[in-house]
This record gives sequence, C-alpha cells and structure tokens, in this order.
Amino acid sequence: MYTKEIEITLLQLAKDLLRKLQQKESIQDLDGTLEGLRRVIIYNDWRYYVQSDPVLSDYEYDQLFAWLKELETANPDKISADSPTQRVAQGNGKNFPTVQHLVPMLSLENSYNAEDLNDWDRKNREQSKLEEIEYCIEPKFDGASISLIFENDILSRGATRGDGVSGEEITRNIYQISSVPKKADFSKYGIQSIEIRGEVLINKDTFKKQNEQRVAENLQPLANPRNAASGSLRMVDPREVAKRGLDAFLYHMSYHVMEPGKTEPKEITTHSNTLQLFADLGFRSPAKEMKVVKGIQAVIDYVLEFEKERDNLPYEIDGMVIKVNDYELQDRLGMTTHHPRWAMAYKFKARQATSKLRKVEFQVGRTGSVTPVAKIDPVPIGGVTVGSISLFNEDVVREKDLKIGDTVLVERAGDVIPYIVKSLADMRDGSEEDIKFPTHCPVCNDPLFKPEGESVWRCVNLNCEAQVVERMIHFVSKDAMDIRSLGESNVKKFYALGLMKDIPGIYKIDFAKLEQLEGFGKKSLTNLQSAIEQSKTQPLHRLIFGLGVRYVGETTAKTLANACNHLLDFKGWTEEQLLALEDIGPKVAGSISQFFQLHDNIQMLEELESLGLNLKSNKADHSSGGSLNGLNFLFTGTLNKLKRSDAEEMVEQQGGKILSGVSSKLNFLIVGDDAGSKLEKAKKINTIRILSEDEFLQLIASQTPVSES
Ligand SMILES: NC(=O)c1ccc[n+]([C@@H]2O[C@H](COP(=O)([O-])OP(=O)(O)OC[C@H]3O[C@@H](n4cnc5c(N)ncnc54)[C@H](O)[C@@H]3O)[C@@H](O)[C@H]2O)c1
Ligand SMILES: [Zn+2]
Repeated sequence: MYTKEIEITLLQLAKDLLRKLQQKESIQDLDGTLEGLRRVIIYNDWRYYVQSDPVLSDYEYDQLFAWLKELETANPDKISADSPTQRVAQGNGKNFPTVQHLVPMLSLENSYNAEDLNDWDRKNREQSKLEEIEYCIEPKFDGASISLIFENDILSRGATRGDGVSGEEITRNIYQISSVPKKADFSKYGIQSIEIRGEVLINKDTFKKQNEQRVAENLQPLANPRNAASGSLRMVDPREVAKRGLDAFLYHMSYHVMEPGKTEPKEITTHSNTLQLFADLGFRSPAKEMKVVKGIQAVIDYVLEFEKERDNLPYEIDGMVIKVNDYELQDRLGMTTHHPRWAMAYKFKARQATSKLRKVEFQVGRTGSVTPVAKIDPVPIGGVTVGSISLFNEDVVREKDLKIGDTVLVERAGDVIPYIVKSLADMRDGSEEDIKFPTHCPVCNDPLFKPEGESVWRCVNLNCEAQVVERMIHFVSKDAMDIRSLGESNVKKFYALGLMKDIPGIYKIDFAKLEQLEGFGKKSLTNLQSAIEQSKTQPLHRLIFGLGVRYVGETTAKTLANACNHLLDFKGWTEEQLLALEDIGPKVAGSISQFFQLHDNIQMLEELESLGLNLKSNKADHSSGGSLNGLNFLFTGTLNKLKRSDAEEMVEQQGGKILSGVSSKLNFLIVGDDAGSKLEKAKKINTIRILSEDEFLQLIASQTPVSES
C-alpha cells in the first residue's frame, strides 16, 4: 500500500506540520496544508488500524486531526467528501474477506471537559425540544471494535469496523474469545436476527504477563493493550488468536429483525435495557458499570468520579461514552457520516508528556544484561513523577534515534511501565550528543558480549558484583521469597560490608555483627531475622522464581514446581522432558537445563536445603489429603472475605488450577457478589460445581481428598 520511501516522506510531513502547529506559524498555502494534513492522517490511520503499529502518538495524531477540523470549519467550501473528518478511517487489510456492515459503524465525537459536554447537551435539548435528557454513561473501552450478527440465536458472522461501511470478516477469530457466546437466546424475546457491537480487549493482567515475557527477553514491551488487542484479533491463525486471552464487551445494538408477528419487547426500547438484555443472555456488557441519569450535570459528576477508578479496573479505558438513553430520541437526533449525534466520548487526560533526555546510564542486571536507562527531567504523568526510563537495549535506542539533549515524548498507560515513544528530532539545535555504548562492563570491567541475533549486550562474568547483588535483590523480592525487611538498599549495604556474599549468605548473616551497625535497632533486627526464617517455608515455585533462571517467570516457576517432587530432580531431566511441560518452549528449556548442569548452582541449592529451605514440591506435600490436584477453579464477582489473588493462590498451593473462562474443563466456580455472565454460563454446564465464598473456604480447610464430581 505504501512504499518505504512514501512512508518516510509522510512521516517527515507529519513532523513538519506538527512543528508548524507548535510554533503557530501562519499558513501560507491553505490548500497545500489541507492536502498535507489529509494525507498524513490517512497514512497514520492505516498504521494504526491496519498495521496496529502507529508511528505517531495519539496525542500528536489528535492534534493534527483537530487542526484539520478547525481549518475546515473556518473554510467550509474546502471540505472534500474524502476528508478524514467526513468519514471513518480506512481500516481494512488484505488478510480477510471484506463484508458490508448492515448499518455503518461510525466513530465517536470527542469531548475533553465539562464545557464540551454542556455544549452537546444544549444542542440535544434544542433539537429535541426537551428540557432534560436521560443519558446512559458507560466506560469507553480501549480496544478494537467488532460487529457480531446472530441469526436464529446462532453467531453467524463477526467483523471488524474496517472503514465503517465494510469490515474484515473475522468470524473464526471471534470464536476464540471465550466470553462471547456462540449461541444466545434472542428468540426468547422474539428477535430473529440482530447485529450487536462491542469492543475486543485484553485485560490488564493478561497484557502485563505478555509484556513481562517480552521484557524478560529485553524486548520493548507492546505500547498498550489496545494495540495488542487489535493486532491479536486480526491474526491469520485462529489458534494463535486463542492464545492471546482476548475478551469482549458488547455495548450496542445496531440492527434487528423481529420474528413474524412479534412486537418489540421493552428490553430493546432503551439503551440501558439493551445492555441488561445482553448481560442476561450471557454476554459481557457494561450493565454493571453503566449509570442512567437525567441532565448533563449528573453526567459530568459521574465521569469525573469514574475517572478516579480508572486504574482499579481490570481493563483499560480511555474515557467514558455518554449516550442518549431512549432509542426514539436517538433516531430523531441522527448521525453525521463520521459519528452519531446521540453519543459523545469523554476522553480522560492523556498519559503522555514531553521532557528532556539528560543522560543514559547502563545497569547490569542479574543475568548480566546491560540495560540502557534514560534519565530525563522528572515529569508528572498520570499521577506519578517519572525520571528514569528503561530503554531495554541498543536496538531500541537506535530505532528511536535518541540523542542526549533530545526532547522526548514519554507515555505511561495505566500500570504499564513508562517508556519513551520517540524523540522529537525536529526540535534539535545541534548541541545533542550521540549515546555511546560501553564495550566493557561498567561494574567489573570485563569485556561485554552480544550473541549473534540478539540485541542485548552481556557481562558474562558470573562473579560480577552487579549480577551477584541483583540476584540477591531478586531472590528476596516480593514475588519471590518475599523477605520484606531485606530490601534493595539493605542487600547492597550488607554486601558492601561483606556480611552477605551470595544467596545462601542471606541465611548465614552474622546478627551479632549487624547489632554493631548504626541504624539497626533491636526490634528491626528481630523482624529481619524472623522474616528470613519464615521465608524458608515459602512454596517451591517462589524459590524457583527467586533463583532468577533466565526466561523463567512466575508462571514457568509454577509449572516446574508442579512437575517435580524435589527441585534437584531436574538435575536428571533432559531438554525433551522439559519441553513436554506446558508452555515451555526450546529457549526456556535450554536455559533451565543449562542452569541445572552447572555445578555451582547445584552446590548452592544443596547448601540452601541444608540451611533449612524447602526444596520439596507442595504437590508432593499434598499428595495425601486436601489436594486439589487436577481440579480447575474460577472466581467471579466480588469476594467479601478474601482478596481474589489470595484465594487463587490458596487453590494453586493445593495443586488446583485457575482457568480464564467457563468451559466444560471447569470443576468449581466460586461466586462472589454481583456475579454476571460467568455464573449464567456455568449453570448451563452441569458438571460445574458452584460454590459460595464460605463453601470455598470449607473446601480449602477440609483435609479429605476431593474428587471430581
Ligand atoms: N497514533 C495514531 O497514529 C492514531 C491513528 C489513528 C487513530 N488514533 C487514535 O484513535 C482515535 C480515533 O479512533 P476511533 O475513530 O476508533 O475513535 P475513538 O477510539 O476515539 O472512539 C470511537 C470508538 O470507541 C469505541 N468504544 C469503546 N467503548 C465504547 C462504548 N461504550 N460505546 C461506543 N463505542 C465505544 C468504539 O470502538 C468506537 O469505534 C484518535 O483519537 C486517536 O487517539 C491514533
Ligand atoms: Zn560485570
């Protein structure tokens, strides 16, 4: 579609336009500017919607789009029908057949503050001649939109938004989303066929896990769950799609046909009723999150209140959508070719900022990887101050063309670690300097190596102080052995003083010597001692994770802990045996097998055991009684007594597994308050046992073996 040369020209053009906008340059050539803006926006739409790999930040894109709109409003005679302001962006790729939407799938108009919302409400009231309007407010899910057609209760077609008029037919990929029912009882309401719309997304924790894996390999993480979701949805191989853990919220009915002789039920007279209907039929819809209010002030209050909850939600949202609740009124208000007039997006504050790159430091990690870390002038983004940002590896620095002294665009989306989107090269004044990569380890001065095909430089000296210290810090960290009183600074301090020289050293600290140190009271020493003592009984998977074997994250650590009776069993395992375990590929298997072949590592493990640490699998501990081995669990709704993560850990400690959705593989569904579609779905599968929180606690407490019922 675009050649490399054209792409480069268009990027250059985008940057020129942004510079002109920033410097408020007066426009010499209006036609040229309009034409440039349109070409740039159309190109970036393609990068964003078709490639799922934007090159501009949303913030920059939005600035260009707003500029085009402003120029067109001032010069209405210059509006062309193919302008991006007049239609939905082209979003069809080549991998799927194109299908027509029954009703156009539009974009939304954006608002950013109370004033915008008041304006919109005023227009609505003027047009409808009503004094007060009923609105339904719901989250604006940050994913990729889909359209689903159900005929005679059966999901017959799934499609992407595409260019709004036609989209890509991705039915087989939709089948991979476990929260989308393939059959739903619309006929119970007299509905023969229906088109419904929603958003496919990736939950934050799934996204985080996928990114952790990337970071563990020193790859730059994916920018946000949205790009991940839209990319995953449009993969050619449905089996790959199934692995991405996609989820979907359905939030709109666009079209329906009643069965002959049937009249419309009240469920489809207002938007909020429809959302409830979706939930009742087993879809995930924002029925719980939505709020129906009268008048715009209540809308403003709710969006501001909801924004505070943004980070507590399991999925990403980038704002709220406000819809006129009554369908008849929606019809009267109508739509433009770009968006419906009866809906409005309220966008939350951008989580981006610009800052200056002051210097780059090189940190040596526990596996010897040398990571460049950017030090920027601290800026507040989304409630935290960001001053230090990992640049992952040399390739990232090269690709982003970073220089010391550059102005950089920084993003921090939700829980995602902050990252540098790009340098604003146009703002250079010639004083910027290249970033120089060290040839020797900044800590032990050994020469650095970079294996063929990798982008990470490494110090391969196993006794490199930086690595030894980082391994200990990782070992005591929260998700590993969780020795809280022995944080990063104490590890560094004790190591420097020669009180602790390696991981077994943690369990051999001479407390008499510690007592003579300044700054350690009796109480804090007792606490430290008992925290160290307690860590000895941590479950095996935490110890395995704590060892910091390359590529072994928390999930793999659990797999390994469940696969052995004793950690040293792995001494005798071949790579083939490891490969047979779930989710362990050749790279991971190679790394594990290498770890257990090193004499020093075996000696360390033996020493840890003799110091009293638990190297036995909890699976083995529970083999007689109370074991949940082979049983699958899922939690839904809000638990009152337990934190969800603690409850899940209780299951896993007894050998049970947590599934991500309801299927016939599920044995127990534990139901908290406000349980939704999962419960409905589980009720239809009679092999699933449904338990309350109390019943679950009894099950965990009971010592008798549980069998599959
Ligand atoms: N960085 C780039 O190069 C680039 C390029 C193109 C677009 N963008 C970004 O995308 C935005 C425009 O994208 P868009 O046209 O998809 O609009 P949008 O994302 O601003 O809003 C419209 C979309 O919101 C979604 N949505 C989520 N929850 C919804 C709900 N409850 N009800 C109704 N709709 C809901 C729907 O998918 C709908 O299509 C721009 O503002 C920009 O930030 C960025
Ligand atoms: Zn070193």
